[in-house]
Amino acid sequence: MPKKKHNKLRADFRKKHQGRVRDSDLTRRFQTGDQDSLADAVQSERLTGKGDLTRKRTVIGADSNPDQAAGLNVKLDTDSDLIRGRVVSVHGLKVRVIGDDGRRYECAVRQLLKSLSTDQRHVVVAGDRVMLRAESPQDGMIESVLPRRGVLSRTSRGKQHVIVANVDYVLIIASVARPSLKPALIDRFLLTAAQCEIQPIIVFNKCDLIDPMRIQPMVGVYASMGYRTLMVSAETEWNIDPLRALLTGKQAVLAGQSGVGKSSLLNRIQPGLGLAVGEVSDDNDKGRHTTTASRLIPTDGGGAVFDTPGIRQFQLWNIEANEVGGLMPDFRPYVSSCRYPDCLHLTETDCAVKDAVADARIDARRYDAYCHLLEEDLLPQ
Ligand SMILES: Nc1nc2c(ncn2[C@@H]2O[C@H](COP(=O)(O)OP(=O)(O)OP(=O)(O)O)[C@@H](O)[C@H]2O)c(=O)[nH]1
Ligand SMILES: [Zn+2]
Repeated sequence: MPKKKHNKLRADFRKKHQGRVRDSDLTRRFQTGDQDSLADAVQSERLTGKGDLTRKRTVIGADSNPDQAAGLNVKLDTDSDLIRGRVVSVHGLKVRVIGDDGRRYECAVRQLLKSLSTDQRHVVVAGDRVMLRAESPQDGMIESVLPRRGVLSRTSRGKQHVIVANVDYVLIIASVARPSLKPALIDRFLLTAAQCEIQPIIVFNKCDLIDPMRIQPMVGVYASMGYRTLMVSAETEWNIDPLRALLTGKQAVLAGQSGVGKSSLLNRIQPGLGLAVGEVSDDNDKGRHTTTASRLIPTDGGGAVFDTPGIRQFQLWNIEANEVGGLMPDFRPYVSSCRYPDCLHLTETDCAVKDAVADARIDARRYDAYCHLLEEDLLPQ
C-alpha cells in the first residue's frame, strides 16, 4: 500500500477510536493475544448511539462474520472474499498459511494490522487463525487475526513474546529407557505448561523396552495429581490409537529431550509423514537432534502438532522461586498453611508442604526434584 494511503488509514483509525481505547491499551491487548478483551474494549463503555456502533463494526467486522466478532480486523468491506486459514510458519515478512480451502498461501500482513503492534515480529505467529484475501492461487494478504487462546509465550525484559497460538495441549514426551526416564524433566515441562495455562499430557514412550508395571507407580503419582498420562510405544504402536484420538481436532506442542521418540510418534500418529528418525548413540544416550526446522504438522481430523526445536527443550521462563509451589497441584493444597506466607518449603519451620512430604501425602521424589530446581536454578547461589 502506498505510504500516504497507509498513513491516512492509520490516522483515521486512531481518530475513530480516540477516547474509547487508548493506543497503548490496544497495542498491549493485541500483543498479549488478549483479543477478547480487545474487542470488549472496543465495544465497551462510552460506546453510545448508533454512530458509535457502526464504527465498532468497522473495526471488528462483527457484522459479516460472528466468529470474527472478537478478532482484530481493520478492513472488511467484502468479507465473502475472505478465506479462513491457519498459520503454519512465519519467516520474516512471509507468513505461510494453509487455507480452509486446502490451498497453501504465502501471505503478507496488512500494514495497518502491523501498525497496531509495537513489536511487528509477533503480529502473527504459528498457530494463529487468520482471515486472508487471496491475491493469486498462492499469494494472499492477511486481513485479520482471530482471537487467540492457549498461547505459549515467554517473557523477556518485561515483554511477552508469543511463540505459538491456539495450543490445546503440551505433549510432554518422556522415554522410559534409552534415554532413561528423567522425571525431574517432566516436572519442569509441567511447570512451563502450568505457567502458560495449557493442559499437559504426559506420554511415556518406548514401553516396549521395559515391563510397563515397573513405571506404573510413577505414572500413578502423575495421574493422581490430575494429569493425563499415557504409556505408549512408537515401535510396536502400542496405545497409539488413544493418543491419536486425544489429538483429533486439537493443536498440540511437542516437548521432550532429544531421542525420546517425538518424530517416531508423529510418524505413527500421522502415517505418511516420513519424518527423519535419529539413532540414540550409545556413548551419550542422548539422541542426535535430528529435527532442525520449525514446523506445524497438520493432522487428520483438523488438528495440528507444533514441532519446534526451541520448544522441544523449552525451559522455565521467568519463573520466581516463590511461584513454583503454587504451580504444582500436589503442593498447592498445602502452601497456604505454611507459617510464613513467603515459605519456599526448604529450610523453614512449620512448613505444611514438608509435613505433607513427611507423611507421604506429597511424593518424596517430587519434593526432591522441587528442592533441586530451586537450589540449582532459581535461587541465588
Ligand atoms: N524401542 C523403541 N525405540 C524407539 C521408540 N520410539 C522411538 N525409538 C527410537 O529412538 C530413536 C530416536 O527417535 P526419534 O523419533 O528420532 O526421537 P526424537 O525425540 O524425535 O529426537 P530428536 O529429533 O533428536 O529430538 C530412534 O532410533 C527410534 O527408532 C519406541 O517406542 N521403542
Ligand atoms: Zn512451606
